[in-house]
Amino acid sequence: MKFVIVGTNHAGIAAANTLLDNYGEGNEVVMIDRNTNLSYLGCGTALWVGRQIDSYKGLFYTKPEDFEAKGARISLETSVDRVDFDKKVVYATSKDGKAIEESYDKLILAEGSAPIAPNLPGKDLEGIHFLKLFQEGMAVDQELAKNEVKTVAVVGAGYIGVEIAEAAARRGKKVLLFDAADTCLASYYDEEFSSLMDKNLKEHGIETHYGEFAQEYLGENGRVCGLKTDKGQYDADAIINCIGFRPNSVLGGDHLERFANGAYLVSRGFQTSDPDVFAIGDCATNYSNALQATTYIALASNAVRSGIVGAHNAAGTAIEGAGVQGSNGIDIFDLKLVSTGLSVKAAEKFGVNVKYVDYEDTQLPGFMPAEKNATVKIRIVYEKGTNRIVGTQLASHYDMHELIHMFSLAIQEGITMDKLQLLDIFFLPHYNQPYNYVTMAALTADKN
Ligand SMILES: Cc1cc2nc3c(=O)[nH]c(=O)nc-3n(C[C@H](O)[C@H](O)[C@H](O)COP(=O)(O)OP(=O)(O)OC[C@H]3O[C@@H](n4cnc5c(N)ncnc54)[C@H](O)[C@@H]3O)c2cc1C
Ligand SMILES: NC(=O)c1ccc[n+]([C@@H]2O[C@H](COP(=O)([O-])OP(=O)(O)OC[C@H]3O[C@@H](n4cnc5c(N)ncnc54)[C@H](O)[C@@H]3O)[C@@H](O)[C@H]2O)c1
Repeated sequence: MKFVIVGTNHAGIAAANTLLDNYGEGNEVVMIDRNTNLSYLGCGTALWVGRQIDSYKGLFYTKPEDFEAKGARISLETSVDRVDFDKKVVYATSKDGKAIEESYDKLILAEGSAPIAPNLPGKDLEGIHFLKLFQEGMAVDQELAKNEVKTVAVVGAGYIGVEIAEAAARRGKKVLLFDAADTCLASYYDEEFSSLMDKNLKEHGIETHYGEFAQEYLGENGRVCGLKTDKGQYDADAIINCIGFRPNSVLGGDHLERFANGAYLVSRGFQTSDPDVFAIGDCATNYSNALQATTYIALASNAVRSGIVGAHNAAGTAIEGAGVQGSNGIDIFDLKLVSTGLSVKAAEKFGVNVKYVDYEDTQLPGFMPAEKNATVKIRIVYEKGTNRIVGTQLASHYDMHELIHMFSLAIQEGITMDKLQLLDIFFLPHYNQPYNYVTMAALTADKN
């Protein structure tokens, strides 16, 4: 069989490796991508722009030769222009303008996502940035290296916006952080948690502007010099837009069924409405175990797993994805927030009837050295009636992030609060308390 993979970043790479490692014998794998590089871990952009790591070099984890060594054909700087789904042919253009045709038996679309670009007056001014590709990270890094860039405006206080705001502050810039919502990280945390991050950002000199909508980029001699919102006008020497991604699901045209936001609608095996076409990563939907419904969550973690599952199914091994919880984490100026599943706000938005329990305690017993100890705040969200756990949020300066994986599994497996309250959690003063905050939250939760 001949497999053609369009898009060779995290999802496409996972699919290619799955095919080459398990079905390489007697099969052909063709990989196409329009970028000049592959496997760039965008999550590292803020780390190297903020000089928390000294180079971006380690942020690429593979290279074209690795796939050629396994027998694949890979073409970078090659853009797929269209797909003829009846003839099962992919049409592309190489970097030197050569027309390329690739027939396929099975097509895997890994077209990813693209930053949402506010179509505002002044959008073509110099000094306005997005943050998706490695090249865009480089451009922001060069911007922050300029002494004349003293004030940076970041539009969007989601994950990328908060991370790049920290990076710019670490580079000594004055940072204005804007968001339409009334807090940062509004899509992932309830107010009681996002407010901790807001306080942390302010304590590190970041000026937050919430409930403000960007209206115009202000410029002078072709270069951005400010931002106008519905609430005011602000000087800024550079602007970084981080207002979310939309699925990049162009090639499916009107042949493939879509989700509400345009992502390719796929089965639990990542098969599209065309049995010979699979879609994985940011261009496709996923299954939410918390919602028990189809959803869209653009994360590298989901991209990789969907690439593995989609490739097995494309090769004829019928397996279902485990579904996702949208587990995610962020670590800003040493404050750690992790979440999985639904916040109370998200549950209400999706019409899931929930209760929640909050608990706060130090990670370690009080007799342990204070510098090793810190308060942890936990919120467990569970469905009214069934007491099925549907979400958890944690915040602390203590590194408790691994705990969220347990809650991710609990949501995936439909674990209820009564199962959690007497769970065997070990006690060792180096790591936790005999009555730790998970047990205490579950014991004190109202389960009626
Ligand atoms: C700054 C930043 C930080 C992030 N941090 C995290 C994090 O900490 N944790 C996390 O889980 N996720 C994080 N993400 C999200 C994560 O990067 C994405 O979810 C992931 O990249 C999705 O992988 P993908 O392969 O589906 O899509 P993409 O990475 O978007 O790759 C799609 C590929 O398809 C190619 N392509 C598209 N159309 C065509 C075409 N017509 N012809 C040829 N090639 C095409 C593109 O060139 C691209 O290489 C971050 C993203 C950014 C931008
Ligand atoms: N640590 C991580 O897991 C991590 C890190 C970075 C990125 N990512 C993922 O990458 C993707 C993109 O991240 P992102 O930060 O761009 O998106 P996001 O959805 O996390 O945040 C976008 C933010 O922009 C705000 N916004 C939207 N329109 C606006 C407007 N017109 N004016 C002002 N604010 C506006 C939203 O309220 C939201 O807070 C997400 O799927 C995210 O989960 C994950």
